[in-house]
Amino acid sequence: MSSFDAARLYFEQAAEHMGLSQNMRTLLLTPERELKVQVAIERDNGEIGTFIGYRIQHNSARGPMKGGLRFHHEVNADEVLTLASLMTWKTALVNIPYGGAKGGVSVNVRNLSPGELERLTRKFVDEIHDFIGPDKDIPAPDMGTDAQVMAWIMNQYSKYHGFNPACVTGKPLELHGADGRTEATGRGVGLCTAEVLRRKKMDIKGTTIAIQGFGNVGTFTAKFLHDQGAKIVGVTDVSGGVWNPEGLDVPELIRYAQEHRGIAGFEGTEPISNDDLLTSEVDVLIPAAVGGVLNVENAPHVRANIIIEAANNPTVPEADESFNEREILILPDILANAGGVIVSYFEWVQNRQHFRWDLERVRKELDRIMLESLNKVWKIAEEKGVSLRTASYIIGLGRVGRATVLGGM
Ligand SMILES: NC(=O)C1=CN([C@@H]2O[C@H](COP(=O)(O)OP(=O)(O)OC[C@H]3O[C@@H](n4cnc5c(N)ncnc54)[C@H](OP(=O)(O)O)[C@@H]3O)[C@@H](O)[C@H]2O)C=CC1
Ligand SMILES: O=C(O)CCC(=O)C(=O)O
Repeated sequence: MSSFDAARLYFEQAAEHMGLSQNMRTLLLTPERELKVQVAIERDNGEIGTFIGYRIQHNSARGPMKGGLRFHHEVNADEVLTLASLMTWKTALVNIPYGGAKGGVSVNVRNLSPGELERLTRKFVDEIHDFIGPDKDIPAPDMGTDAQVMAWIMNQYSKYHGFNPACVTGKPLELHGADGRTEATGRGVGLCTAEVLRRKKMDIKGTTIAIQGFGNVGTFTAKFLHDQGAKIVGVTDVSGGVWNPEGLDVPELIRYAQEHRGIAGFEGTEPISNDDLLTSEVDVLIPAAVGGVLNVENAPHVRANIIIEAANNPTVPEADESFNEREILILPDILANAGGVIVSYFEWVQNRQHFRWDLERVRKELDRIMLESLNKVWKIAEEKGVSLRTASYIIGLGRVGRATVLGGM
């Protein structure tokens, strides 16, 4: 089953509850535009490097399309379409005035020098600049991209269309970025985790947590939850991970990871593989890396009572079904990781108003939207007797569907 077919099942579960017509389902599932471009650069050794880039614009019924840009060797059209559709439901669920899009280049960034990475980014913008922009489609960071990459995007876009920082979000603070964007996704994940624990009457102090992925989202999630008194007992990155049943010293681990470009060998820990982390005995499991990691094989062995989907699309439908049957609570990606796009929205607003917010205001507004969204999802799930994922889709689909009908063709 393709990744989009799998994501489509989640869509269909909600559409069924809503009694959505077949024609409306087809319209909402069909992407508006799919770009596939050649991204050719000169390598440092003088050779040619040819890569494939994608930008898939899924739906603009509620506003300009919004979504991250992923640089990863597993990027392909099917995955980008899946992620673009998730952005449509996510922006609608948290009620920010956007549609959904996603982009990516199929490349292993670890094999690129900083100069090659910059040339690749600029070349990608050369290929797609006419299709993006502050009122069309606004890229942002995702796996393998960061504030520096967003700065190059803004600079390259400006060469064609004039200075306009609102054309991309997740930029460095010195270049019209927003205070709090870098931490935003992890903060939102942490906030949701704390709220779910509160609702489940579990004390966050001493709650054991395992996190897969220690990049932008994983580190800020770990930091937020560690600061609240949770015990982060295991984390992994692509090459494996570290485990300490007494709880990891997260600030030290972050410093270590920056210095060593990875977490392996962190003092006072046992090594743990990605597979073992996912089935470890913890209260809360937080996938914060690639998609599809919770699957038919490992789902029966997952021992956590709560799964918070920081990554996009980490759970395949069969695993989701098995978790629901076993009453394992899953907070879905389109809610749990929405903090990033919410603060991207604040950045875009600030860029358009030429008025900077301070960190306190960003955090306050982010926390408010995350908690209000979670509350609404929880209420719908209870009222309709559906999972938190289906409730999230019901809200997201409902908003996009109504905007489509009101706006007309
Ligand atoms: N950045 C954002 O604002 C948002 C991100 N997300 C989602 O969160 C997830 C993580 O994104 P982000 O933190 O930005 O990405 P980063 O590139 O910053 O970090 C990714 C992390 O995942 C690890 N990783 C990569 N491949 C694998 C693998 N096959 N198995 C286990 N670990 C792996 C990486 O390890 P290593 O460093 O060793 O390569 C790294 O620790 C993605 O699913 C993304 O779509 C969702 C919303 C917003
Ligand atoms: O910040 C954004 O605009 C998009 C973030 C993103 O790609 C995501 O939420 O998956």
